[in-house]
Parts: sequence; C-alpha cells; structure tokens
Amino acid sequence: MLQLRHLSKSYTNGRPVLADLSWHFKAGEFVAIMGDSGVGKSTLLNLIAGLDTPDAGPQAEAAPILVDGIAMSGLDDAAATRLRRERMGFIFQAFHVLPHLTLLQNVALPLLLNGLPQQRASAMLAAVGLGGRDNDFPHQLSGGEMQRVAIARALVHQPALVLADEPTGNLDPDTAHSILTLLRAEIKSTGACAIMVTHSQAAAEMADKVLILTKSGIQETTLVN
Ligand SMILES: Nc1ncnc2c1ncn2[C@@H]1O[C@H](COP(=O)(O)OP(=O)(O)OP(=O)(O)O)[C@@H](O)[C@H]1O
Repeated sequence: MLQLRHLSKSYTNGRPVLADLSWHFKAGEFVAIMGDSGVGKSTLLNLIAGLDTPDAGPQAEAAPILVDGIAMSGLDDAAATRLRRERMGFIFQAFHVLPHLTLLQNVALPLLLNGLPQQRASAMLAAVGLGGRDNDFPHQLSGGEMQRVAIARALVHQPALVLADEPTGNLDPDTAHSILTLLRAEIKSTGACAIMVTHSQAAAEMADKVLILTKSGIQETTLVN
C-alpha cells in the first residue's frame, strides 16, 4: 500500500534526519512507530503525507515514496493535494478541528471536498460516541471528545491510508484506549493502513506491529512489559 524506498531527508543545515529508510506498509495493517525524541518520526509522517519533500539529487532514489504504486515525487502540487484529500486521513495537531464549524460540518469536510454524499458524517460522529451533538461547536468539547471529532473526520471518507501523530497525547488512559479501539475497528473494517507515531507503550500495544525509528534506520520490535 505504502512503500518507502531508500528515503532520506536532511534539512537545509545539511544534518541528515532520515537516512536510507526502506519499508513496506500493507493494507489493513495498524502500525505504530516509536523512537527517541527528535529522531524524525513527525518528519517521516510529513514526508509520507507529501507535506515535506525527501532529499533529491544524483544519489537519491527517484521515487522514494509510493502510495498504491504512485510515486509522490512525480505529482505536481494539485495532484498531491488530490491524492491527500481522496486517499489519506490525518490525525495531526496541525489539522485540528476548525473552531467556527459545527462538529457535523467539521466531520463532513472531507466528504464535501471530495464531492461525496455527506450522510456518513452524522453516522461517523455517532460511531465515535458523539451522536446527537452534530450542531455543537468544538469549544463545547473536552480534549478527548475533540480528538474523537478529529478521528471521525480523518476516517469519514474511508481513506486508504491514515496518518496519526500522537493521537492519544494528553488523553487519559481510558479515553486513549477507547479512541484507539475505534481507530483499529475502522481500519480493520475498511482495509485501510494506519500509521501511528506515539511515545505511549499502551498506544503501541494496540497496533499490529511496532516499528522503532533510530538514527540507523527502522526495524520491527516486540514490546516488553
Ligand atoms: N523544518 C525544519 N527545519 C530544520 N530542522 C527540522 C525541521 N523540522 C524538524 N527538524 C529537525 O529534525 C529532527 C526530527 O524532528 P521530528 O519532529 O521529526 O522528530 P520526532 O521524532 O517526531 O520528535 P518528537 O518525538 O520529539 O516529536 C529534529 O532534530 C528537528 O529539530
């Protein structure tokens, strides 16, 4: 579903953040990515999302990120935006719920942008435990409820790839568990691939597979209690 091939990223100061990463993420898989602070986890998600660009040049792989066989590097801005809008769902702080839209409008946004029927938005709010609150505004919600809206919005258009950056940061353990149970159930029912960056061992335990990102690369690990 998603292939990373010799992916590298350095920032303008020349310091490499990610070097020669290769991995194959499969459809239907819920994968957690862990690793030390500053190792490049968020950078990796941004690259996959097409929000940042991998290193280019004679030594670099020409197509380091393939989504369903499509090279992100071959897409112009409009095509990358379309791919993101149609095929991806984001649970990122930067994509947080919009304060001036109702909960229903927030969740319906990906459907609207993709020209899809909007009925699923209300059902999706109900699925995340916010049934009957369609017309509330984000400021009327707790942090956990807000995160549920973000998840409903990320999943409503049934994306093939869900990218989540610390989706349970700042949530109490019970809320975190119920949110990840929901995320897991959704991706298992749609066959999507979900990639979740987290520092939380409890969150990572909900995934099918845990990868550790280090300076020397990416590898699968088994969590020990
Ligand atoms: N736009 C940027 N310009 C320069 N350096 C950057 C930029 N964005 C990130 N970095 C650097 O890249 C490295 C990786 O950052 P990143 O946010 O991906 O780490 P992380 O693993 O997600 O960390 P954390 O777990 O603390 O969130 C850091 O050293 C950071 O300072």
